Amino acid sequence: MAVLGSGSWGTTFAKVLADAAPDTDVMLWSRRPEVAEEISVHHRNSRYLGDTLLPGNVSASAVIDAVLADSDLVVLAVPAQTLRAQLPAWRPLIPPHAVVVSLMKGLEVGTDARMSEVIAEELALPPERIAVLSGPNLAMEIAREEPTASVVACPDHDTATWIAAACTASYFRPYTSTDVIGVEIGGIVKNVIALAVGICEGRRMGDNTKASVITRGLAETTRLAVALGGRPETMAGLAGMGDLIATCSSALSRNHTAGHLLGQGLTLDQVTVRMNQTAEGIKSAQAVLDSATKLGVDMPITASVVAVLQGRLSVNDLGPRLLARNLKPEGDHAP
Ligand SMILES: NC(=O)c1ccc[n+]([C@@H]2O[C@H](COP(=O)([O-])OP(=O)(O)OC[C@H]3O[C@@H](n4cnc5c(N)ncnc54)[C@H](O)[C@@H]3O)[C@@H](O)[C@H]2O)c1
Ligand SMILES: O=P(O)(O)OC[C@H](O)CO
Repeated sequence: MAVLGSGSWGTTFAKVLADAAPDTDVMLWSRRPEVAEEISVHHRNSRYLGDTLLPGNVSASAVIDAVLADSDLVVLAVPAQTLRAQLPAWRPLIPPHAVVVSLMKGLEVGTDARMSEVIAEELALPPERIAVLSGPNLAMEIAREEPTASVVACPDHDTATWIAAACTASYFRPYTSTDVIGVEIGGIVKNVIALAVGICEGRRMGDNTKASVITRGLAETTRLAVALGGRPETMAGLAGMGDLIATCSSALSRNHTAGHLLGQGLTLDQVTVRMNQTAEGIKSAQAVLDSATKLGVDMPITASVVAVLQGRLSVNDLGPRLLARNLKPEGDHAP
C-alpha cells in the first residue's frame, strides 16, 4: 500500500493501514528526504505527529517509483491545490490494477473540480478505481488511537467495501457509501464553515452563535451537495454533520484555528505565516462560492467568509451581514 504525502493525515492514515494489516508493507512518499529518513529509521514524523510511534511495517521514501511499485492501494494526501500538477508524473508509475483513494478535503480553484474529478481527469481511471475517504477525522486524535468513524465512498460498492476492510483498525471504523459527491462536498465545505465559526469565536461570541452557524452551515452545504448530485442523507452522516461538528469544535482543526486568528484581528497574510499545516478552506472557499454561483445555490456563510478572506468585509460586520438577510422558513430547501 502506498500513501503519497507524509503530512499529518497521510502519515496517520499510513499508521491506520499498517495497524489494520500488520503483515502488509505500507510505504509513504515524502517530498523531503529527511522526513522519509525519520519515518523509516526512527518510526516517527515529529514535525506533524510529535512523538507518535509508527508501526514497524510503515516505511517512507522520497523516491516515488519505489513507493508506488507493486501497490494495490494508492492513497493521496497532498494539499488539494497541488494535486493536479503532480499527477502526470505519477500516472505511468501507478500499477494497472491499483485503486486510488483521496483523503483530501479541498476544491480546485479555477475549475471547481473535486479531487476525485482531478484524479479521474489526470490519471484516466474509471470511476470504480477511484474512492474518497472523509469524516470527523482529526489526524492527531487518530494517531493517539482515539475511537473514530469515517466513510469510504466509491461508485462501486465492492471497491468501497474492500478499502473499508483494508483500513479497519481497532480504533478506526470506516462505513461505506456510493455517494462520492456528497462525501467530498461535506469534507470541503465544513472547512469554510469552520473558518466562519472560528471568526465568531475570535470575536468572543458564544455557543448560540456557534450552533447557529454550524446548523445553517449544514443547510447550505446540503443545498450545494444536492445541486451537484449528492444525497441529502449523506449530509446528515459522518462526512456531513459529523465532520462539521468535529472541525467546528476542535482546537486541533487548522481551519477553525485560522478563523479564530482572523476573528482576533490578524490579516490573512499574518494567519498564513502562523499556519505551518494545510488549512484547505482558505483557498477552497472561493471555489465553493464559484461552484454555488454557477448552480444558483445560495451560500451566505460561504460568501461572507470569502468576503472576509478577500478583505471586502470586516470580521465585525460578518454577523450583522448574515442577520440582515430576508426572513424565510427554516425548512426552505430551495437553492
Ligand atoms: N490533518 C487532518 O486532520 C486531516 C484530516 C482529514 C483530511 N485532511 C486532508 O488531507 C489533506 C492533506 O492534509 P494534511 O493535514 O496531511 O496536510 P499537512 O499540511 O499536514 O501536510 C501536507 C503534506 O503535503 C506536502 N506538500 C505540501 N506542498 C506540497 C506540494 N506542493 N507538493 C507535494 N507535497 C506537498 C507537505 O510536505 C506535507 O507532507 C488535506 O486536503 C486535508 O484537508 C487532513
Ligand atoms: O485541521 P482541519 O481543519 O484541516 O480538519 C481536519 C479534518 O478534516 C477533520 O475531519
